[in-house]
Amino acid sequence: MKKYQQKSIIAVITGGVVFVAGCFVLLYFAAQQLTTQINTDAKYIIDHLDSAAQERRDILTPLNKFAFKQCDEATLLEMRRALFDSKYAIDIGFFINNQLVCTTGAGLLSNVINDREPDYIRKDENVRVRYEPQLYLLLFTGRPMKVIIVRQGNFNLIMDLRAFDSAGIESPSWEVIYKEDEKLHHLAGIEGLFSQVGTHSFLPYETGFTCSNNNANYCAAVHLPWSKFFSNNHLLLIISLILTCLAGVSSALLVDARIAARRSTNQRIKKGLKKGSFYWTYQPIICLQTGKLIGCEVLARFEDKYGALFPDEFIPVIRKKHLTWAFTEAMIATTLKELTSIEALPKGFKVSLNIFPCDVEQGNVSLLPQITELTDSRFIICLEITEDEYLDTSMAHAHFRTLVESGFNLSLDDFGTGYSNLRNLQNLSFHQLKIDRTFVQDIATEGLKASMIPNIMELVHKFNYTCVAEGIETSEQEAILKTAGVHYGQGWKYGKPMTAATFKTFLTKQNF
Ligand SMILES: Nc1nc2c(ncn2[C@@H]2O[C@H](COP(=O)(O)O[C@H]3[C@@H](O)[C@H](n4cnc5c(=O)[nH]c(N)nc54)O[C@@H]3COP(=O)(O)O)[C@@H](O)[C@H]2O)c(=O)[nH]1
Repeated sequence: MKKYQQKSIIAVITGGVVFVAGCFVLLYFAAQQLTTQINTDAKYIIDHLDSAAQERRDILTPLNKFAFKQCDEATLLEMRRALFDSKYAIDIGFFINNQLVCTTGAGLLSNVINDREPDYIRKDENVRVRYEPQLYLLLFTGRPMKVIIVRQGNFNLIMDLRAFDSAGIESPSWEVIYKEDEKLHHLAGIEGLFSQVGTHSFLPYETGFTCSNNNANYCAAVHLPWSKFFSNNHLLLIISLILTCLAGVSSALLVDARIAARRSTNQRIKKGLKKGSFYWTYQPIICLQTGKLIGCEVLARFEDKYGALFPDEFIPVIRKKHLTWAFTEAMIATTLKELTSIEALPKGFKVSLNIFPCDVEQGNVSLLPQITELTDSRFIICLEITEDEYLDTSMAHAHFRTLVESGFNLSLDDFGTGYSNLRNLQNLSFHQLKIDRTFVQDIATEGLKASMIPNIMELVHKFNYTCVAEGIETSEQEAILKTAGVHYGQGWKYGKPMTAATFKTFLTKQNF
């Protein structure tokens, strides 16, 4: 598969994953919103029910206290008065010996009516409740009404369920029930809905129920279908979907741009090696005991028409793209020419060059003794190699011996970080050990690494090494390292890595 196709697929997959994840998040919030709406609706209905129950108490308890013995004008007047401000009640009936004798709507009845059996009796208040889906009130005999009839003492109350129907809720279906042991008595709404809730008849999140705090036997079940919820909130949904799409598209574009940028960084580095975008800088190394300049470390820099890249960016690419040896050859050619031309640099000045451990493993270092710029140089060439597992082979050890025999100094770089095998100190025929700058930085905080410097120095003395501490920035660090017996120092305290021209000027202020 071609690289640009791979890139597009990764970008499309990322965009797709972000879009799908966004949809899940959207769905999650929609489900939360739906649940909240259902709970709000159920509570609204239960509040209605509680108000209706309170209204029944407010009307019938005082009426019963009158203890009327017959239905006359005074009885009817009190009944009508009680009904006047009601919200749910539409009619009150008066019973004598369990027979309805008069109602607020029809007045005194010519024929008394026997009371019917209730659906259930609320034992706590001795209230008898009956649901009537089609009651023909005495006042409106031609018009069936859906009502609840509640009997308390000698009075009953007809409560119109239309007050519930016009409830200000979003859920289109709901039911109010009274639970009596295992039996459910329908009171209002859609009959049977309550028993369906909790079965698999509905989609997740679209049903819910709540019970009254005043009487836990009164409960309301609510069903708000997703379709209705989405149609109620379609504008919000469309905006959220558009935003999710945008997030998907922008992450795809971002990934595409990142891949392109990374690829172009690789290409810049590859081209830069041929076109001379790399240049080398020189950082002074001084003798801690005398303060004199004894050498420098060669450090690479990169700059092309797109700007600079840092070693942390280009060194891994050089390694990954197997350009290490070409890079090292370019470094040697340029730096030896630059340094040799600086007359102020004396014979025996130590030039430290960084060598990639993989070039030791692959045997490229065996070519170094054939490079005349190195072997004929008036400088001591010190090869800095990071301690690495590549160095732990008999082949690597053989290469090191050859390099030493050819007159190179070897320095173990970044000592104390990453791979460490103390056996190497004895076997590697190295001259120098370089304490990593993290150990030096630790001095200020008196950290664990700083406390290990004396132990490192013990090893240095035991194996007859010289020692360089890198990353010295302060006089305090310098003093402690000097006391610990560290031979050489490198760091911003003495000078940052500088170009050949700046280094030349720097040298005019130094004594060797
Ligand atoms: N094989 C090669 N490796 C190279 C070459 N050029 C650089 N490198 C390696 O890249 C790593 C990062 O190098 P750089 O960003 O240049 O950092 C070096 C110094 O600038 C930095 N330094 C020196 N003094 C101080 C200081 O006082 N404070 C501070 N915060 N930083 C300081 O330390 C780095 C020294 O690196 P080293 O001694 O090699 O460990 C780095 O690993 C380089 O090796 C190259 O041409 N070839």
